[in-house]
Amino acid sequence: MSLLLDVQDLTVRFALPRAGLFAPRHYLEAVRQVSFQLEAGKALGIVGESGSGKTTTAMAAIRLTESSSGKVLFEGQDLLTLTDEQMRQRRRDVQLIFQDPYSSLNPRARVADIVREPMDLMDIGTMAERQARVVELFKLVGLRPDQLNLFPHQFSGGQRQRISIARALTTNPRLLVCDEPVSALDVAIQAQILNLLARLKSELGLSYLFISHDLGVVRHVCDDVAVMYLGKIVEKAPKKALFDAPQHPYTQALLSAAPSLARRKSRGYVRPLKISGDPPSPINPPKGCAFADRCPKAQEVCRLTQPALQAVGDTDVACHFPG
Ligand SMILES: Nc1ncnc2c1ncn2[C@@H]1O[C@H](COP(=O)(O)OP(=O)(O)OP(=O)(O)O)[C@@H](O)[C@H]1O
Repeated sequence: MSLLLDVQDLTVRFALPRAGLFAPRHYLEAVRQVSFQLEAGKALGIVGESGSGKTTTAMAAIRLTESSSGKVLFEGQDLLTLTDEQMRQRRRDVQLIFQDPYSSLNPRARVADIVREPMDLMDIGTMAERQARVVELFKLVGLRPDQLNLFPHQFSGGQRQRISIARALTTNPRLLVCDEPVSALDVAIQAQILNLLARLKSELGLSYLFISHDLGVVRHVCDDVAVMYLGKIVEKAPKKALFDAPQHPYTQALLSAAPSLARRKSRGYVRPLKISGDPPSPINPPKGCAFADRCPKAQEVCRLTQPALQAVGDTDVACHFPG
């Protein structure tokens, strides 16, 4: 397996508007020293509560959000040091699928033009080649070529997400960033789109950075999972290790909030933890573990010292008392 993406110590700080002309400038740390690796042909799920920094991490990793520090090696080349022109060349290797297929497609354009647009913008192939590719991709994602002259509103939500996927594939990307790609869809349709993404991954050798707040969805598509809390990865593991033996109390709480039937029946099943309260503010993150105030295991050391990621079997976990 070859390494596609190697993100090292990525940090994103947003400058907040000043309260007054002479007021001090405050920063919000949306992503704090995040590191992860993604192998070619694999899918990494990024999960966590709203505001934990999932989207900002993925956007910074493909340089659509400016990062404050860190490295993003894409096939060994640091994206953060590329010139705009070099980055433009790289753009075709990375595409995005968004949550809402209703608003991400231009309502006034025919879907053939919508799907073809990335090739037009990047000047890929002749017009005849682009049109042939659109037909090919339309079939690949399970749509009929006779629908190509319709407008987005003439399709269902699931079909619109198929159109977004076809559009994303036009440039032959190696990495797809999927930001909550099925959250806006009915459950039955969600399964169809997840199956399509899983099939495309194996047929085309695609890699996914897959953002979701829904562990069930991540379980369906991903090989590895990173759990984020207040801008940091608190646990990172192969899917099986994460679901079978979560090490961080936050991951345990997330999983117990939505246990599968098999997990309920398993011998090691413990009563669901309830996560009370809210995460701390990302404007002044706490000195120690950000989860300490909500953690049933927290002790003094947790409030004083930030736990570093440490290996427990196949899992990396940032907790003073893992397991
Ligand atoms: N442009 C911005 N300026 C200031 N703060 C921002 C900006 N974008 C995001 N944030 C803040 O950064 C933090 C992380 O946001 P982000 O959208 O990455 O989280 P998320 O886990 O993807 O959440 P959600 O699931 O709600 O999309 C949040 O506190 C958010 O308010």
